[in-house]
Amino acid sequence: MQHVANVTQLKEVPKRTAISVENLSHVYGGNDGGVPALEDVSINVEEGRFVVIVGPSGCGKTSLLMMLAGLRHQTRGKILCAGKPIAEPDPERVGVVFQEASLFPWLTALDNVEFPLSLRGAPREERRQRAEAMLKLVGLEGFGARYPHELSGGMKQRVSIARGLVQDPPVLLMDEPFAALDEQTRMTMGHELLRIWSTTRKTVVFITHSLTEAVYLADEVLVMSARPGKIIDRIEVDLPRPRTYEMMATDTFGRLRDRIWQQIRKTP
Ligand SMILES: Nc1ncnc2c1ncn2[C@@H]1O[C@H](COP(=O)(O)OP(=O)(O)OP(=O)(O)O)[C@@H](O)[C@H]1O
Repeated sequence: MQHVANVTQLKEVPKRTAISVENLSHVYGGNDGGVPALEDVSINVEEGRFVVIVGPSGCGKTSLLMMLAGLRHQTRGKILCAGKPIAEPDPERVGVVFQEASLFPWLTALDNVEFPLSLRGAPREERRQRAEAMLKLVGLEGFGARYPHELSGGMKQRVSIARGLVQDPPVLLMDEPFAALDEQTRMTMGHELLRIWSTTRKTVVFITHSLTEAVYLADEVLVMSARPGKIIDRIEVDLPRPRTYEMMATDTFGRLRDRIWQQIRKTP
């Protein structure tokens, strides 16, 4: 009986909130006659969740992500990451991966990954070990001495993910990281990202325009309306993990993708 009670208690332990956004609004160029980009956005992301944000072009997805990263200031509202406000970039709390790999062309892959640790003044040996471990994690062991121009688009994005993870932040924000890749590479990278995520158990917030990618990756999809962006739907993706390519052909997958599309096309 005691045993059963303990199991019940364990199940009821609430998950901790990794990111909390409360009534966030943003107007570019000031409140008077400016461009309202976000309106009253509230989000709660539990630790370890993979949350995908979709919405029509220009609805404010990147603006929201930049605010979560502390790279842009909101007009109104509150953002907490692990219970503390985000006011400026903090790569130890939040890693960011952008659409373009934005690697330094004059640095090798290893040096690019090491770069955030150098900024922090970490000892050379620690930097090297950590960066090598990250390159291994993203499947680029043995490529550390290559320069960005010697790498394919998918490999550059892997380096970029390794760099986003090198300080071991609990949260990883990804803004259309695979949009510039061809479809096959994109599918492989999505699968690879899930492998990395299942190893590291980071909280991920991922922006995409691809509804298939959204359903394939997400625990939960947040749908935004046209500008000013609001959250108009939250869709729980209850497909089992690990995800497989075959799931894309199932009715459940199709229904989820269709529901997201119906929400997006409703927005003016
Ligand atoms: N620095 C800025 N100054 C003024 N307006 C801006 C600025 N950055 C973005 N905007 C406007 O804010 C709105 C939201 O832009 P944002 O880039 O966040 O949208 P998005 O959903 O990421 O777009 P996309 O899907 O096309 O990448 C757009 O109308 C855009 O023109």
